Amino acid sequence: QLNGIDIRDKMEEMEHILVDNNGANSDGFVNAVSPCSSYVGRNGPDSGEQSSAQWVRFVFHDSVTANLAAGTGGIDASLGFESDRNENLGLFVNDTLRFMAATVSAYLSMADNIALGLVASLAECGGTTTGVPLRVGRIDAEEAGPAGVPEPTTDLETTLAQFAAAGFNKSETIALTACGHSLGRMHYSNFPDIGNYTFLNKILQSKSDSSVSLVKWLMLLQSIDGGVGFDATPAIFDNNVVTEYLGGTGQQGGLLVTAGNVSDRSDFRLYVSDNNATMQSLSVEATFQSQCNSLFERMINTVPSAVTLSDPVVPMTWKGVDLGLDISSAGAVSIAGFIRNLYYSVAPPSVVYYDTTTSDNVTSAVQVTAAASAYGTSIFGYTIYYGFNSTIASPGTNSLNFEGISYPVNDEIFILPTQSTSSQSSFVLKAAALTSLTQGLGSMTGVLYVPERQQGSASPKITNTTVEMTAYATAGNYTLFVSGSVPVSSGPGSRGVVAKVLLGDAASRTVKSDLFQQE
Ligand code: HEM
Repeated sequence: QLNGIDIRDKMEEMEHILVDNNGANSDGFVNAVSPCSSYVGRNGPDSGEQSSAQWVRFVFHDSVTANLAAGTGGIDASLGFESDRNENLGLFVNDTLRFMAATVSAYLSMADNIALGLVASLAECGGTTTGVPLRVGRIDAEEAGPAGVPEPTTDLETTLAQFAAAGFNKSETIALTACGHSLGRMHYSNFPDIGNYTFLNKILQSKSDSSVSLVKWLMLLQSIDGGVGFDATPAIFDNNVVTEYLGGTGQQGGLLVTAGNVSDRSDFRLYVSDNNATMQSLSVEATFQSQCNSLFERMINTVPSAVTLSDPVVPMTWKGVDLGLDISSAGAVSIAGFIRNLYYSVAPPSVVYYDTTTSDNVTSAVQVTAAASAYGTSIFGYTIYYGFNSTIASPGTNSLNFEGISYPVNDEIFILPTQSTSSQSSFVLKAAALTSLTQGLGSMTGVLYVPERQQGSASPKITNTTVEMTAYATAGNYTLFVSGSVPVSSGPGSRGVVAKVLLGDAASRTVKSDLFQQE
C-alpha cells in the first residue's frame, strides 16, 4: 500500500507529458526537441549537440546491456551510474538525465522518461507521432549494470553477441543501428581520431595564419560545429543514412563507415555482414520507418523481468486534470480541478457538463464547468482547459463523470491540497477522513514520494518519507488531520512530490504537491 500508485495515474502522467507540449500545463518536455536540432544541455549552442539524438542514443546504451535470458537490464536508467565508462563517452548521459530530472516522480520513473524521450524525438524529427506505442511502469535501477555497449573498435562477433543477448538478431542489429544513426553526429571531442581531423589538426598547429582560417573553414564545412552527421540530414529522422551509404553519396553512411582506420568502421562491418541485404530493404523510406518503429518499440520495452508495463498510453480527447477534494468547516466536501479537451478538427465546446455518482448509484444533478480558461498546443492538436468546483454528496461519492469517462473519487479519506502547503524545503500535509474510520486508530500516516539527489547518478531517486499526522478538528462526518512541517532534503526539492495518506487499511488517492498552497 505504501508504494501503491495507481497504474491509471501513471498512464495519465505519461499522457500529460506527451500531449501538453506548449502553453497550459506544459512541462516543456517534447518542446525541448522542437525543432529536432535543438539542444537543451549545458554545453552551449555550438557544440554539435542535439538533444533528440542524445535521447535516442541513451535508449540504445541503456538497453543493449540487457540479458533477456537472465531477465536483467534493459531500460532502467542504470546508464546514469555508468556515464564515466569509456563505452558511454559523451555528454548525452548526463545532459539527458539533468533535463529529465524535472519530470521524474512517483508516477513516472527516469526509465519511463527515457522511453518517452525516444517517442518525443521521433515525433519532432519527422518520424512518427503514434507509431511507437508508449507504455509506463519501468523501474529505475539503483546501481550500475554490466558493461558491454559496442564501440567503434568492437569486433563484429562481439557486437552481434551483445545485441543477441538483448534480444536482437543480426538483421535487427543492422536495422537498429541504421535507425539510430539517422539522427545526430560523431563528435570531434569524443572521437578526435576518427575522421579526417588529425590531418587538419596538424595544419592548425602549424600556426600559419592563412592556413588556420582555411582549415577552420574546412572543418566547419564537414562538421556542423563540433560533430559530423552520419548522413546529410542529422536532424531529420529519415533513411538518408541508408541511401547515402548504398549510393556512396553525402556522408556515405558516416564516419563509422568511412573512418581512415579500418578498425573504427563498426557500421561498415555490420552493414556488409549480410551482404547489405538489410540495408537494401531499408532503402524504401516507408519500410525504414515501419522497421525502425517496431524495433524502437521493442528496445524501449526491454525491461527487467520483474517489471510489468502498462497498456499503451494514448492521447486522451477528454481528461480530468489536477483533481482534488476539499472540505468546509461544516463538513461539506467539494471536488475541483480541470477538464482538458484535446482537439484537432472538432471545435471544443464552450463549457463541459459533468456529474458525480455515489456507491449507491445515485447520480448528482448535472454540473457545468466554468468557461475555458487555459490553452495549449500539442503534437496531436490543441488543448483547452475548463475549471470546475462543486459540492458532492458525502460520504459516498465514488466517481466523477463527463463525456463518457469516469474518474474514481475517494471521499472517505482524502488529502486537502489547497489547505496543505509546500515550500522549497518543507511540506505541511492536511487531510480528512470519515470519523467512523478513525475508531481505535490514533493517528494518520502521511506519505510523501520525494525525488532526491542520489550518489553516482544525475537521475533523482524517489524516497518515501512518512510522517505522523494528528487530529486537530472535526468537520461534519469527518476528522481533520495535520502533519508537522516535513523537511525535504536538497535536490529537485518540492518539484515532482506526490502525496497520499493512510489510516488503518484505508488509503487516499495520490495528489501532486503542485496543487498545494505554495509558500
Ligand atoms: C554497433 C553498434 C553501434 C556503435 C558501435 C555505435 C557507435 C556510435 C558512436 C561512436 C557515436 C558517436 C558518439 C559521439 O561522438 O557523441 C554514435 C552516435 C549515435 N548513435 Fe550509435 N552506435 C551503434 C548503434 C546505435 C544504435 C542501435 C542506436 C539507436 C538505436 C544508436 C544511436 C546513436 C545516435 C542517435 C547517435 C548520435 C548521438 C549524438 O548526436 O549525440 N547507435 N554511435
